[in-house]
Amino acid sequence: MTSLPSPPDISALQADRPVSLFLDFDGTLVDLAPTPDGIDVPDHLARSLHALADRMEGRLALVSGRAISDLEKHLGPVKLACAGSHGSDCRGADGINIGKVPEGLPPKLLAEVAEFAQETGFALEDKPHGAALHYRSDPSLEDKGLAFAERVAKEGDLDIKRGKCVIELVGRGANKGSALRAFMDCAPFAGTMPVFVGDDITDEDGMRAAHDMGGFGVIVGDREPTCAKYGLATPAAVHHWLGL
Ligand SMILES: O=P(O)(O)OC[C@H]1O[C@H](O[C@H]2O[C@H](CO)[C@@H](O)[C@H](O)[C@H]2O)[C@H](O)[C@@H](O)[C@@H]1O
Repeated sequence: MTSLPSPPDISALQADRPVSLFLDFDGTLVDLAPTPDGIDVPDHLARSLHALADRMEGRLALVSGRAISDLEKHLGPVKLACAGSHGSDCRGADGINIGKVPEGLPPKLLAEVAEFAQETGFALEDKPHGAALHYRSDPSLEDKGLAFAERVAKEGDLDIKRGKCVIELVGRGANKGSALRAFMDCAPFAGTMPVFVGDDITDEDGMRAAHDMGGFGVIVGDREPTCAKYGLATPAAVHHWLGL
């Protein structure tokens, strides 16, 4: 359970200046599950997020490690600002890309990751802009996966993203902080106070960027250390706070 206080109501926060909301997905809007496709997405979630975005006059973005196509597989078509693939694929609510469109990993490298996963027992998540090695079913695999990922990342000039029981290989440079900054340069986000809500280590980049731009982070769950100012215990508490 987080020891940080709960965030004030959005309406109270907006008394001084409009707020922009940046929301992580897994562990923040939906509970974690044993597998990436095993998540239970409430039927109303997409509808509620669009309604909230309307109330925020468009100042709401999903910022996920998942690809946008994967988010839409679970939520249905999304007319919200979105940053997928750990911030490397940013789109406005109109679906138009902000910044460059990311590339996939080279097929030879993907084949090497797939072979490693098969030999060692990791569950491979083949993503459009990366590859994720999941070890939720066997946490003892972590060190082996990290050593492999460090070697491959060096050879392929890639970044490693750590998460809850997952090690991901992705293209260089992007993170959730750079995604937040890219949105904050554009309407309708520019000039507002950014609030980033997330549960995992990759979300700290978003929370730090929000803090540096005059806003703050909200950590979901009890992960430490965190640069968040406020905390909420569970995705259910996030839904309650946001009126989803
Ligand atoms: O940035 P997020 O929206 O939080 O996405 C991060 C990763 O989430 C998914 O993996 C995590 O959630 C799975 C479902 O609950 C869980 O089985 C896994 O152990 C978690 O690491 C997703 O599969 C990844 O692609 C995302 O990068």
